[in-house]
Amino acid sequence: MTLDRFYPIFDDVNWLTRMLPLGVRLVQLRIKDGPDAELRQAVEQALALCRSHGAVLVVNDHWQLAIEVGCDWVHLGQEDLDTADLPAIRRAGMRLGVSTHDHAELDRALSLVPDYVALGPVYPTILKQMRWDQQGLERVTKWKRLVGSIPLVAIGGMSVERAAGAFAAGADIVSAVTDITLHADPEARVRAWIEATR
Ligand SMILES: Cc1ncc(COP(=O)(O)OP(=O)(O)O)c(N)n1
Ligand SMILES: Cc1nc(C(=O)O)sc1CCOP(=O)(O)O
Ligand SMILES: [Mg+2]
Repeated sequence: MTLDRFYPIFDDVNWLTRMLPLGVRLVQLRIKDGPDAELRQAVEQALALCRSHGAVLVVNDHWQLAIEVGCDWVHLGQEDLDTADLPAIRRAGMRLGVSTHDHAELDRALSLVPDYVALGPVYPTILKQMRWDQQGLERVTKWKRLVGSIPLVAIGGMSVERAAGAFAAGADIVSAVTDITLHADPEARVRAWIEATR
């Protein structure tokens, strides 16, 4: 399966309702907290929306819920990996994306034979506090050499304007949050992303 090169991340299903009709084909639902029932409802709605638009849904963190709901993809960071039941994820037939920020994390990720590897933050991000400085485009190139044919996702401070540089450096996919969600016209921004990445 070839993943789309544009990979937006949203924290609410309403964003998916707005953006999927524009042609988004790969999207992550990243809800960091909230009541279990609301979370389940959000994942169920997101999956139904993505399937009706022919898009791939990646569920962040909540691997158990993703299995229960019948999702196809989950994204896990290094701390998530400490507690995730990877055999159960694989038995469920789910695909796995893994975050990496340094060589030790990349070695661990590669040992799991992930379906994509994410590297970040390529540029400074305002979404969350991180203990890593910006990785830079040279690091993207280094990562691509190390991951080989596994799709490489560039994340962190990415924008429409920065996407071409990340692709040229070796990223296969570019992921973004605030470049869209904080934009004055998020729909126009997503259209610009799609134009820049297809
Ligand atoms: C595509 C992508 N890359 C990285 C992350 C970050 O995952 P993680 O390190 O587990 O942090 P949280 O997003 O869970 O706060 C991601 N979600 N997606
Ligand atoms: C969720 C996330 N993970 C990162 C990592 O480096 O693992 S950077 C990041 C935030 C991305 O948001 P924005 O596009 O607004 O910078
Ligand atoms: Mg996580």
